[in-house]
Amino acid sequence: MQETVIEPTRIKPQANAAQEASARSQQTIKPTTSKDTSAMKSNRSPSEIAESVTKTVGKPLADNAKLSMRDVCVHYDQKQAVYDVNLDIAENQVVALIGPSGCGKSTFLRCMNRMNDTIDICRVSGSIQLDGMDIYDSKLDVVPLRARVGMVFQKPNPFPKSIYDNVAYGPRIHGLVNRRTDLDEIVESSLRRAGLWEEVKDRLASPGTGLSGGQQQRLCIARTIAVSPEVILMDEPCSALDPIATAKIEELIAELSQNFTIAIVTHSMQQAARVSNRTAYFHLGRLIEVNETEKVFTNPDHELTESYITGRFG
Ligand SMILES: Nc1ncnc2c1ncn2[C@@H]1O[C@H](COP(=O)(O)OP(=O)(O)OP(=O)(O)O)[C@@H](O)[C@H]1O
Repeated sequence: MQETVIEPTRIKPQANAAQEASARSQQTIKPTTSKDTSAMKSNRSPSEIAESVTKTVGKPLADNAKLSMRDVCVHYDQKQAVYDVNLDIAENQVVALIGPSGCGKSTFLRCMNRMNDTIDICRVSGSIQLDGMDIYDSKLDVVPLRARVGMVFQKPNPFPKSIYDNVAYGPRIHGLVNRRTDLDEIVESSLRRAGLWEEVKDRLASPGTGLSGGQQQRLCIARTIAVSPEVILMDEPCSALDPIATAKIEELIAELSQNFTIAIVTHSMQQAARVSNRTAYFHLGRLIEVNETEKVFTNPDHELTESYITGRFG
């Protein structure tokens, strides 16, 4: 019988986020378990167990929720991909969404800034509030919403423009600046916050697509933060990157979490453990468990979570 030990998970950065993140990036998960779930206590299959979860078992954080989601269901045509998910994300918190492939993590993430609107067959129901505002209100303009809730995708996707223009794009289209000097300032500060300034300051006119994969992803993060979002959604932001570029993005997430609320989808449990305060485990479209990251990885409440983090399936 094994024992679950996952070495120290993310503690909210207080003093030096970069140092802490760097220390965390050295940490590893040691998946072992003290609970016997090998026979799935109830003798039911994982899918039967997941289907029996009708409501989230997580604790709401209604007092300071930045994003508050209630009874969220998502269908693609007739097929349901997300079932009655309830989740609160507190301000300046990093929440990791984990779970086996196809369990609805990305679909749920995309609900948070209405990116699913771009998929014709996709229907979202339930309630999603940003600071108490219903983001699915039919009168709401999604363009400013997506500035408030920015998104970084799996594959870096810089525009076919210069490094400068990639970052300046958002402030320009949202009319955030009138003077070139103000725009220069935003471009520089965004690139600095994305940890890219020193590497690109002498070639701002070069194409963004000419950067390495890791640099391109940091450029995309700079582009996202240039419009001063409140929430950043990250959909497997490191899956196309090598370990060094991944470590840089993880350090960046720790820095960014001091000013932004972050939801990140990741397939890497080590990454979830390193970067997040809370972890939400999804299975077959259901949110099975959401809790402090350390608890999820050391003493999960649900047998499905434990089976997943100890590698029994996934
Ligand atoms: N555009 C789409 N059209 C139809 N079905 C979709 C679409 N996108 C996702 N789905 C389906 O919705 C379900 C959830 O998919 P989703 O991509 O959200 O899961 P995921 O947990 O993010 O998976 P992965 O970890 O593999 O990225 C899957 O069954 C998937 O096939």
